[in-house]
Amino acid sequence: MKDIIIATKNPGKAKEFREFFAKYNIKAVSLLDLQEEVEDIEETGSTFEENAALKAEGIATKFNLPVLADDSGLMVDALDGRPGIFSARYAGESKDDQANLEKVLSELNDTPDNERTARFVCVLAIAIPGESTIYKKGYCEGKIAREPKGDHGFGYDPIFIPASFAQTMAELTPEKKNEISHRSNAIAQMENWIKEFNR
Ligand SMILES: O=P(O)(O)OP(=O)(O)OP(=O)(O)OC[C@H]1O[C@@H](n2cnc3c(O)ncnc32)[C@H](O)[C@@H]1O
Ligand SMILES: [Mg+2]
Repeated sequence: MKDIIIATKNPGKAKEFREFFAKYNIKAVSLLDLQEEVEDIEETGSTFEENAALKAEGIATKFNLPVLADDSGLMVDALDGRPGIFSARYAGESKDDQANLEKVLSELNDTPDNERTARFVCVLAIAIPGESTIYKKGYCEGKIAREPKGDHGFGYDPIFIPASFAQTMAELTPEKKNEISHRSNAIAQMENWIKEFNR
């Protein structure tokens, strides 16, 4: 079984990548699984692509190995696309999922149901030492609920109702989320790359 390094410290993402890659018989190793403490990479870019590349290329250079990074977030139409690239720190540096989703809910207090449309975005960057970085982008369309529900998933899942569902993403089973999510969408576009990697 081959290993791939995922340049993330988010345990929710790490779990989803483990599940996706297990199907290809690849072990997804996150920065949380390494013995040594890896310094945080500052996400100073102004797009998901730039931030994903900063993470993937930073870690690929450090280990001289292929590395996959994920930069993702929630874009709410009524908030002009916020929290967007600032999703992880929307309510402050502590990266508190509960505080972040409560901030979105309170900003949408006066927004009627038909104007609560939103989408999750996931950009994957694959950095291979000496090669140019590859990008894949996935979306998941939906709308913002009135209150948080469900305990699966992570981040904004308890307030995000995917299109054609009545429950929030956090009420769906992890298997169901992995069928429809922005992340699975982006990974599906990586299939050819994964097959090459696995050779
Ligand atoms: O940078 P890394 O170490 O990967 O971890 P992070 O949590 O900081 O990740 P991002 O910078 O990409 O920020 C993405 C934020 O968007 C949210 N998010 C991304 N994917 C999500 C998902 O599948 N479900 C719910 N929220 C999600 C979540 O709150 C994340 O903290
Ligand atoms: Mg981050």
